[in-house]
Amino acid sequence: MDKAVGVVVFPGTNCEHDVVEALVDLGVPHRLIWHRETDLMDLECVIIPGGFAHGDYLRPGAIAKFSPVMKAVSSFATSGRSVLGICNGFQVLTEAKLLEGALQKNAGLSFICDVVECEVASRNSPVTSSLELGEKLRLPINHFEGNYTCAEDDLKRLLDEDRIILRYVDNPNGSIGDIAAICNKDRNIVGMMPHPERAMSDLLGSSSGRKILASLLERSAVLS
Ligand SMILES: NC(=O)CC[C@H](N)C(=O)O
Repeated sequence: MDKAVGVVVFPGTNCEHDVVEALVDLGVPHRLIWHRETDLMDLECVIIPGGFAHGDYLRPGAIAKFSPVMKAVSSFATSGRSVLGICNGFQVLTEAKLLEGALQKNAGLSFICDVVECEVASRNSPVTSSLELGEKLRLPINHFEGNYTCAEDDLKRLLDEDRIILRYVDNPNGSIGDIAAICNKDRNIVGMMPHPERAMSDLLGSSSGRKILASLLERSAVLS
């Protein structure tokens, strides 16, 4: 299959079909990747969707980081191709140390299921390169552990290197610096708590997520 996007599935992942629906909507070929797979090199882009990988046991992503696919995700990213972790995918990427920081329990200790406003804090990422700086986005969130935190020097580095990609306008979960999405130093690994795949159409509340995914897929040359 040509230029496909991989969607990683761990036991307990539950948003893979939302991502697949979004990719189908965008007309992009995809392949589901079981967490035991170790070769992703036929793909152009990898998405780690939301859910509860390995039941979130110990803490979200703590077991998923040992799944065989994660070594492959790391090599895939080293090859320069893009990786997007959405919600639980972001949690997995921080646990795997592919992104710094951690997602801790929401301030207020409740599960939040809502649509929130975010703004583009940097255009220098695969998911925001076709958006405007400061552009407001309406995106669904759906998490208990979405409160991003990191060491002070990591936060300084994120700021200095322009690696904060999205910020919450009205911080719903206590995330440091209102952070909703970050990228790595090479700018090809992105973690975001909001769910772009659930914001694909104005008719269903918002099409902000469509812009994010379209930007990612254009960058990965699977969408022109
Ligand atoms: N939507 C998701 O990916 C959810 C969940 C996540 N594991 C949490 O509750 O923090």
